[in-house]
Amino acid sequence: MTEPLAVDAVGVTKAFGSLRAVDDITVRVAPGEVYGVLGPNGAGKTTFLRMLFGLIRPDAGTIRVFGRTWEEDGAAVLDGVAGFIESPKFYPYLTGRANLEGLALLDGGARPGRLEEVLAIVDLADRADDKVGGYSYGMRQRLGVAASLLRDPRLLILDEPANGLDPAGIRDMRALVKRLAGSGLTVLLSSHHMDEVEEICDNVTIMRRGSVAFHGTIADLRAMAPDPGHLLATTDDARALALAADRPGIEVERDPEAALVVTGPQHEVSAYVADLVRAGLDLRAFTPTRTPLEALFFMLTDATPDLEEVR
Ligand SMILES: Nc1ncnc2c1ncn2[C@@H]1O[C@H](COP(=O)(O)OP(=O)(O)OP(=O)(O)O)[C@@H](O)[C@H]1O
Repeated sequence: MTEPLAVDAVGVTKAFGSLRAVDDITVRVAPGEVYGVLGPNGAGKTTFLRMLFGLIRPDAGTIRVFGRTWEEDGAAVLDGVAGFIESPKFYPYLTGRANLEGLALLDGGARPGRLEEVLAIVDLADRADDKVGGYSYGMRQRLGVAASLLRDPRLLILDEPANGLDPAGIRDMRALVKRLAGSGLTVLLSSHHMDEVEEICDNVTIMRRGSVAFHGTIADLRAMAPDPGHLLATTDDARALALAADRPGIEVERDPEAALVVTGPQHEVSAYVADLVRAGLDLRAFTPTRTPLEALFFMLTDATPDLEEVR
């Protein structure tokens, strides 16, 4: 018998009043894969994950988790499933270890040695006896993952695990998810940042106002991505703009903040930069605006990027 899909959600819809927070989405996650549900704020990611956990019920569609449904199997649907919605909560005046011990107790106990194992997996073994109140936000997120791992899940569901983390925290979380995936765990995570998922996910669903805007592999997504863009500032931007007329393969536009934005295939952009140097212009800035995948994400979701964020 073939192993059932970790998640087989078909035609799932959930409305709050007249708002269709999740509108007829289908998400299928194979065992062992890392799957990303992406979308800007309000796209419906959390609502979808809450339905997987049975916290709310869909108005239409079916959700199977390892072949089980809420209708047929009740809470047994969650056997082998763990994770968190939004940020995990802990007692700040207790140590990381004491928090985990308490949670394990509430959950019927963890197998011997599991607590030490999960602390090591999330890289908190040497901080386990410090109070959680002194943990960074990233450490709390990792402790949340440790708490989820106590039950030896087969499927881990994480709602925006990297949200609010600084770049080092994001890197640590990404490395952790990679380690978990390497151990054979199925991971379903949500995010509103392309760069958080592009290195770790096998497949992604991009949501836009409740619906699916894209579904497929990261490679499929890359194939659709536009050319990279660069911010350019020179000693004579007007001249730089005029010189662009000789390079039809690229587009050069004025940016509202006085610099120029150059878009086009990398080799054409390099050739244009060489033209500028030959013409005696000095480059004052030449920086990527956003990665092609991020640009595609904004196009697909109609989200307006925070310009400070992408620079
Ligand atoms: N319980 C609720 N009652 C009414 N509206 C809700 C409820 N839960 C979510 N919504 C609305 O549904 C839409 C989708 O919200 P959801 O939290 O699922 O989005 P999200 O993609 O997870 O966004 P975020 O990244 O901001 O968490 C939003 O417009 C939200 O205001």
